Amino acid sequence: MSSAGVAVTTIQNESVISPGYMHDQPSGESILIYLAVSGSMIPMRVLECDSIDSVKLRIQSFKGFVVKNQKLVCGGRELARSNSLIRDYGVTDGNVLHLVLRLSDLQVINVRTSCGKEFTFHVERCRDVGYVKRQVAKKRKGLVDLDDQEVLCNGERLEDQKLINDISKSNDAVIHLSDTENNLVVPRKPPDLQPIIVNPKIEIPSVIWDFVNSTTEGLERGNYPIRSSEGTGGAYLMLDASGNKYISVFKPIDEEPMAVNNPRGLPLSLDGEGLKKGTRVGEGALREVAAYILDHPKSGRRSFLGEEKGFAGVPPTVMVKCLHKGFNHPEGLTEKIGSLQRFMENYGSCEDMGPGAFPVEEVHKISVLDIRIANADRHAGNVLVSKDGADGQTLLIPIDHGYCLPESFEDCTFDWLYWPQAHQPYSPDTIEYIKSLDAEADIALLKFYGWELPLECARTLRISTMLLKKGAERGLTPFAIGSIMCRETLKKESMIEEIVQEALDSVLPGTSEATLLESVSKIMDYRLDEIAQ
Ligand SMILES: Nc1ncnc2c1ncn2[C@@H]1O[C@H](COP(=O)(O)OP(=O)(O)OP(=O)(O)O)[C@@H](O)[C@H]1O
Repeated sequence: MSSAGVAVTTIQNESVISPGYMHDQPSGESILIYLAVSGSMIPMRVLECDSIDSVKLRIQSFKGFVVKNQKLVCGGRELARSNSLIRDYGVTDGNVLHLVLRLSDLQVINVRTSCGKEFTFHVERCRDVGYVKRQVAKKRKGLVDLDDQEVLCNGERLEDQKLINDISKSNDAVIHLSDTENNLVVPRKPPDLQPIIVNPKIEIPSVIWDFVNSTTEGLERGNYPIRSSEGTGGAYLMLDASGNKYISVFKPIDEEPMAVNNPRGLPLSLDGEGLKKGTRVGEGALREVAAYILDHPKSGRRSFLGEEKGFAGVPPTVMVKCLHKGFNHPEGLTEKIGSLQRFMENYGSCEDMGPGAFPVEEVHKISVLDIRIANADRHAGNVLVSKDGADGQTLLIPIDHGYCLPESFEDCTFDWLYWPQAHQPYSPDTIEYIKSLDAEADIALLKFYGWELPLECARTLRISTMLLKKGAERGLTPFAIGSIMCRETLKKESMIEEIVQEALDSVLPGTSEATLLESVSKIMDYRLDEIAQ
C-alpha cells in the first residue's frame, strides 16, 4: 500500500466509509483509499471520478466534520481544488489521505487526580494537556510542579502538547492525573524570544518591538503558547502579560506541514517540496516575513521597514528564535526558529461570510499583493475580516503567506477571483501604486533582509510583477489578470505557465535571465493585447 510516507498502524475495518451508490458504478473506477485522522486509519471506498468536494461531503456525513473544516493531503500535496477529481491528483488504490481538521468547539473534560479529587473543565479543543494541568494546578492552589504531574487517558500517558481534540472524542472523557513523589518546585528559566537580525544595518521598528516585547512579557508571566486549532502547521497564539489577550502568532519552521515536528500528523516531505508546488518545507517563515517586507506602503517603497502600514496590510512579521516547552518537542526541548506575526483582532475570516459586503478597495489590495507575490495559498480562510477603528469600515487582513513566491506558478489559486469586486477595474490610486512596483528593487530588499531569493523564485517575482504592471496599464480587472495566473483546472496550464514555457522554448539553453525575461515580456505583451482588445 502506498502511504505517502507513513506506516499504516490502526485500521478501523468496522468503519469503512463506502457510499451506497457504489453498486451502480463500473467496478473498475472504484478504489480503496485510507483516511488518516487523529492517529487512526479509516478505509474509504471512492470513485476515481469523485470530486474532492464530494469526498469531503462523504466524510462529513460519516464522521460529522463539516466540509469547510476539512483539509485533505495526499502524497505531500493538498487536494485544494474542490471541483477537481480524485484521479486528477493522482490518488490511486491504497493511497493514504491525511485529513487535517479545524475544530474550535468546547470539550468537557473530567479530571480525576491520584488523591481522589475530581474536576470538570470546558476546554477548547485546540488546548493541550499542558493547559489542563495548569488549570488543575490553579484550582488546587498548592505548590505543584507541573513537570511532576503525569496525565493518563485509557492507560496511555499523554504528553503536554497533545491536543484535547486528539485525546477524547466523547463528552464523558476522563483523564487521570497523578503527582509523582518528588514535588520539588524548579525555578522557571526565563523564556527566550529574540528577533533574528542577519544584517547589522537593520533596525527593527517599534511596530515590531511592541509585539515582540509584549510576547516576551506574556511568556515571562508563565502564559503558555496556545496552538491554533486551524491550519496544517504548528501556529501558536501568544498571550500578553495579562494572559487574556492574544498578541502574536508564532509559526516555527520545524512544525510546518511535512516538516519533522509537524504537530498535525502530516508525513515528512520525501523530496523537501512543501505542500504547494515550487515551495520548500522549512521556508514558510521566510516567505511570511518576505510578504511583509514587500508590502510597501501607499506613500512609497520601503527601503527599510518603518512604522507605516503596507498597502495590503500584511501584519508586521519578523523572524525570531524562541525557546519554550509549550511548542511541539517530540525529541526534547530545543530552540525554535520561525515567524512571529502581530495578532490582528478580527471577527472571522472571509470563509465565514459572503463576499458581498467587502469594500472593492479592500478586495483589490489583496489581489495586488497576491498577484505580485504569486501566492499559492489564497483561500478565503487566509483573509481575516475586521473593522477600521476610525470609520468602522470593513477591513480585510491578509495572513498566511508561507506559500508565496513559489518556483513555479502551478499551484497559484485566488479565492477572490470568484468575488464580484474582482470584476471592477482598479482605481487610479491603485494603478499608481502598481506603477511604483519594482521587482529588481524588491529582490535587493529581500537580500538586504537576509533572504537571497533562489533564481526560480526571483523569476516568479519578476514575471508576476511584470504581469501586474502590464495588465493594469491596459486597464485589465483583477479578475482578468488573476485568471492569467491561475489554472482553471488542475491539469490545464495557466496562461502565465504557457507564456513562460513559450519563452523558455524560444531561447537557447544557457541564455541569460535578462534575455529570457525579455522574451517573456514580448509574449506577454502579445497575449495581453489580445485580451484587452
Ligand atoms: N496575524 C494573525 N492575526 C490573527 N489571527 C491569526 C493571525 N495569523 C494566524 N491567525 C490564526 O491562526 C490560524 C492558523 O494560522 P495560519 O492560517 O497562518 O496557519 P497555517 O498552518 O499556515 O494554515 P494553512 O493550513 O491555512 O496554510 C488562522 O486560521 C487564524 O485563525
